[in-house]
Amino acid sequence: MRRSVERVTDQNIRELRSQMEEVLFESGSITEHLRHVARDADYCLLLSDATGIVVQGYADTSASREMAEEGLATGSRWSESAIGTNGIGTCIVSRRPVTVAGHAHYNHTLKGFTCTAAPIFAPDGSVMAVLDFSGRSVANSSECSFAQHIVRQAAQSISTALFRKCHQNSCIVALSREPEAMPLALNALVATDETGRLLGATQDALSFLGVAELADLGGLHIQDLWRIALDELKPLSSHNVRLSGTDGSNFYVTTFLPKKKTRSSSAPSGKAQQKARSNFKSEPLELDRVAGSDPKMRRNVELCRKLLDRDIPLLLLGETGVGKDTFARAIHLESNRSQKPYVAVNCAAIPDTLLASELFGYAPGTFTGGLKAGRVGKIAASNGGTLFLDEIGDMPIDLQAHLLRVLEEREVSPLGASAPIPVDVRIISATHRELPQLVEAGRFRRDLYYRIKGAQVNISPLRERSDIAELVQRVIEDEQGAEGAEIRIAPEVHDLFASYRWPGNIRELRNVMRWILSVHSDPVITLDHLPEELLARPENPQRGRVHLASDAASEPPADATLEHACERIEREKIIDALTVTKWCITAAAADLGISRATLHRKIRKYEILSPNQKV
Ligand SMILES: Nc1ncnc2c1ncn2[C@@H]1O[C@H](COP(=O)(O)OP(=O)(O)OP(=O)(O)O)[C@@H](O)[C@H]1O
Repeated sequence: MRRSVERVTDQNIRELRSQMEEVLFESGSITEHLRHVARDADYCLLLSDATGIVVQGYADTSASREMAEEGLATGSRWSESAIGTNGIGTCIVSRRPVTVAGHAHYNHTLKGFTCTAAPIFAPDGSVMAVLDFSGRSVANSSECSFAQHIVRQAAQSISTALFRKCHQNSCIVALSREPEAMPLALNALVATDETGRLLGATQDALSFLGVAELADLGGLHIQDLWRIALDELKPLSSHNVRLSGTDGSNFYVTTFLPKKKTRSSSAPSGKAQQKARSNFKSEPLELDRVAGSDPKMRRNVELCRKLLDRDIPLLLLGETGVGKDTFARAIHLESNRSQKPYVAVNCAAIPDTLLASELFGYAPGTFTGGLKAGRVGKIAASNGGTLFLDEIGDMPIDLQAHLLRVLEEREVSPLGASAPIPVDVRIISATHRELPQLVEAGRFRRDLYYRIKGAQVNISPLRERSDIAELVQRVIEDEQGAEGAEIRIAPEVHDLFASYRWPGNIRELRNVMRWILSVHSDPVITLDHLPEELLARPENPQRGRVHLASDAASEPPADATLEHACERIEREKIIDALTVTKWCITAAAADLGISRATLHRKIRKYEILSPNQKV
């Protein structure tokens, strides 16, 4: 198979580099060191993003520059889908270090190369970059294993540095099999809050604990793992405390306490630091913080609190990015199951063929190529706690029958197992789809629909929330961390936020704020700081929209019903208030006795145009 290596544009590279500023920053001194090694061996050193595009390539000898010209260079695209089996692309898919030598490359034009690549993990366990050492094909296996060793170590150190930075305000527990002279150099790290609740773990720590993925530790405490409270591990003098695992083997832990939190008054600290957070899930919020002060969301919280410890399945409905997972997590944290696992499964993100084994698990020896010891499914893993089934509308129909049995009989049958396992799980499901329509179309089982919908909670889209300003503030604090400077939002930005449609909801808001904080360091955010797309969107009536107030389409329908009559009167009142106050939103809102956000929503709803928007 011959296909030349694709190259993305310089503009793309710049954008990718700016998105990867944190990895580039953290990997700086390590790649500098590797560069010397690469130069001595006539190798190219490449750093790619999570999709396989090289954002930084080093070729420091004439031999390696030749290879760069053949494709091993900044901007080249090495995803498996683009070029078949290769070092970087295969490493991304397999999530582990790989060497692809000579003819093992799918693309014949690459058969002259040997490429060794290792993944750099984000603190949430996703692959965020790949480090690759590529040279001319060699027969010498010791050269290969040297390259493997050095690339793996480097990628691991960068992942650990990112993890430490992300969890700089948490307790870090370092794990080792032997008492370590330098626990700071360890890569097996677990982060906890001050009560010992697990917040994250590096890939090495997951292997150390024999756990497949971070989600499997969700909701657990240190005490659940080792029957010892964090307080007993806390003092700095407690280096190399010896503990015993459940299998009786000894290991050693050293605990590092977080730095004291301070609030700096200077401009935002390092952009790189803000970027780091962009890849991490934020810490769980309690229900009150999730709901903010929005009245509908507050009513949702009241309802959920009444049902908190009742065995009633909840169905959360809402557009993408409104915070369904965040809400479900908050319910779990407030319930009497909070000490037990919270396990989230996105039914749309897992291929249908894998979803059954993911949910129900499988018995030892069920699949060729499966784990020898079998696999505990997510349902059993959430025993005692909460199982969040996101995008349940996308669950294949045959699995729906299986899930229904779990709900009705409270036991799960792993694939290939002879006996079911009893489970006690609270199910919270979520979807952005219209389940009744799917039921009518025969794509969702009616009986399952009624089973999961013990109570239904509609999570409001962001454009309908009255507390956008509060959310903005929370997101800023989240993104900046404790060290962040005070940031103010100009009133016109609040106005624009209140009138924007936010199709991606809080996720989009978070991305917008992340972008602003990464690119600008001014203490006040004004319209000039906003991304162009936000200002130019047609949904945003503050700019660029050409529309006549007298346009028939914008008129509410005739007063056929009381509701329509009220709407017409409301619209007129608003136009009057805006005219009298010369479109000063604050004054008009005060005159009308409503908040500015509500006024903006109504202006949008009734498509009322300011004088300078009319043609
Ligand atoms: N109340 C909130 N305050 C601050 N950030 C929030 C809040 N709710 C959600 N977020 C943030 O918004 C983003 C999307 O949240 P989440 O994943 O919970 O949404 P979702 O509705 O489950 O999305 P999807 O439908 O795509 O699965 C996350 O980054 C989350 O941290």
